Amino acid sequence: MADQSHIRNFSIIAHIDHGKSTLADRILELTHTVDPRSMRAQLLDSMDLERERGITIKAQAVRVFYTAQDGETYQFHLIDTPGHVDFTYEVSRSLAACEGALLVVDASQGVEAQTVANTYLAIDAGLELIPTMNKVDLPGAEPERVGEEIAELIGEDPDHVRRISAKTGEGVLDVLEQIVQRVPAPTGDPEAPPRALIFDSEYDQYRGVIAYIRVVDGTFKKGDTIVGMETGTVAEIDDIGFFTPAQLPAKQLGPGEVGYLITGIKDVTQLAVGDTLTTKISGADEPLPGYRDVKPMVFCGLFPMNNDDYPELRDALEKLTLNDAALSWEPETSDALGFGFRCGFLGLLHMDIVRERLEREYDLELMATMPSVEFEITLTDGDVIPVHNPTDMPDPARIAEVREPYIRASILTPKEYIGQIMELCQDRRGNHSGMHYLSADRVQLTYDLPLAEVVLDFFDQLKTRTKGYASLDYEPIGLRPSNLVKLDVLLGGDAVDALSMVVHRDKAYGVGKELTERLRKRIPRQQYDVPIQAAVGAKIIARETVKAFRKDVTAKCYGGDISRKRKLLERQKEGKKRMKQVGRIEVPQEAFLAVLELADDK
Ligand SMILES: Nc1nc2c(ncn2[C@@H]2O[C@H](COP(=O)(O)OP(=O)(O)OP(=O)(O)O)[C@@H](O)[C@H]2O)c(=O)[nH]1
Repeated sequence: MADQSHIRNFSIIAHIDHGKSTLADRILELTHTVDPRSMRAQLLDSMDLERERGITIKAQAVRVFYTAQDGETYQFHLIDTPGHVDFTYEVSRSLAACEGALLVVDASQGVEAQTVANTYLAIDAGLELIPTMNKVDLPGAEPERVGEEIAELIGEDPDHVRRISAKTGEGVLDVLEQIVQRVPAPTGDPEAPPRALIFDSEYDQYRGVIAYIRVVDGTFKKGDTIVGMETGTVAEIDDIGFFTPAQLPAKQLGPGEVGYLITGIKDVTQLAVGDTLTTKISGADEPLPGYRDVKPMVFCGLFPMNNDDYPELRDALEKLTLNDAALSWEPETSDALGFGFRCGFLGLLHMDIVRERLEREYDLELMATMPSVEFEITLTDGDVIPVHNPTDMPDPARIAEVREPYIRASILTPKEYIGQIMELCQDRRGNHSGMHYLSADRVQLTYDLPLAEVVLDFFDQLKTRTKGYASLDYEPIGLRPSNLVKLDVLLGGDAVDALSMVVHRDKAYGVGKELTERLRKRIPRQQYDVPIQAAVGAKIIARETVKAFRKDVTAKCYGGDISRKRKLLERQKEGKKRMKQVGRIEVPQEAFLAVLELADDK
């Protein structure tokens, strides 16, 4: 067991692509943790999907020994954090396992939205920050400007910002020295009842759940019976040890140490991220602070293209849930699409990842409905119900009030795009709540926005309008009352449940008109005229007609400009030959996406 004065626990926090994984790789190499010959680029990103997308999803933790200039050898635990806004809670738990953080900012890009968000999380967690500017080798690096931005963000002298290149290794040893000198050593009580924070967990097919833990007080040994203080889980430790990065069993983990723990439990929700572990015998009474249930924010229906695949889809979801406590699902039946599942996700990226895994790893062809959020409705009889599927909206006559989730969005942008961004936010029913200059040229705009207006394509729109220069981060700020209505779509006089959506009353007319037009272009001609109508309650607000076949018709069924579509849409496009029989009408899968495209071309 290491002497705590020689332990340093730290994370690397950065905006996406600013070089976190590359820096982690360099640290492993410089400390001879991994043999350079066996060094795969970005060793810490283990999942294939992560590697392909170049983003970090799972936090990882690795033990590293570093012999400092003072001649002493220190035991570092490097905890990699996910960089995406969907995974804020995981980031916050990873940070809670540390005493310090390397703040990494790309010297050519500067401070971005997630730099700010993660910096605040690190400050909240009371961490010592070591500001570094990465990629100084790039010809486009602007160390002076970026140094000022970092200094402004954390209130430190720009001269204290370390300049490094994670690619060439320049400056990285200096950063390791900084860690030794500035990051405080852990100060857990070795004699106190044992307590450890679970800051991540993962499911292994053979070994069950692998919990990533940071021991705070006392010692955990193989064979101990442990208790999850929030979940009530009781289990025996089968194996405990360090990540080197491979699992290396140890006799015990003592105060300040970071590693893994395996119990044979098969369900990630039983060893939940944020929970405090203690021992059954002479255990602690008080859990560590900060536990939270993760709640899905974005929902969509997933239906197998082939109805016979329903059991496979259920099976696949069950397996994925073992590994992903944030994924929720329940069976859903749609008249139009058959049997499927209503799934809940942390955010859009999470949704995309789950879909991709289902299609790729489980070889399923899926149809996804439009993402939606969870509304809360007070009925006239006083009952309060959650609604996360537009088809479940009660009759308007029974509704007293509808509330929808809001987020506070923080957008960082060069100042020339302020106008465009304000226009976009206003169009999405946003309320301006603040503006702050980070430097002469870069501005942080704050808006309160309905989450529903953000889940579709807000991020893409933001990128398009700012030529990719703006970055976004957001946090939920609770529910607010809104004048929302359900918009139904009728094909041939019958409502098609999978096309229903919830919109603001003021937007219903415009959305209805646009939606019917788009559907008309996408539904092929049939033997008879097919009326397409949009309705709010019993009131028809828009109508188009798909004319019946005529001999000379060379109907162009699949119109529309897809150049700027999200990846999600493009993938679904591939399935445009997939047809669904809705009543008497053949509807291409593509038509179900018409709703998704609404927000474009504005
Ligand atoms: N020129 C140069 N390129 C770098 C440097 N550090 C990282 N890169 C490149 O920048 C890109 C992003 O680096 P990553 O390490 O994947 O970034 P990340 O922050 O881990 O990204 P996420 O995992 O998505 O959060 C990669 O193409 C790296 O090769 C550097 O010091 N110099």
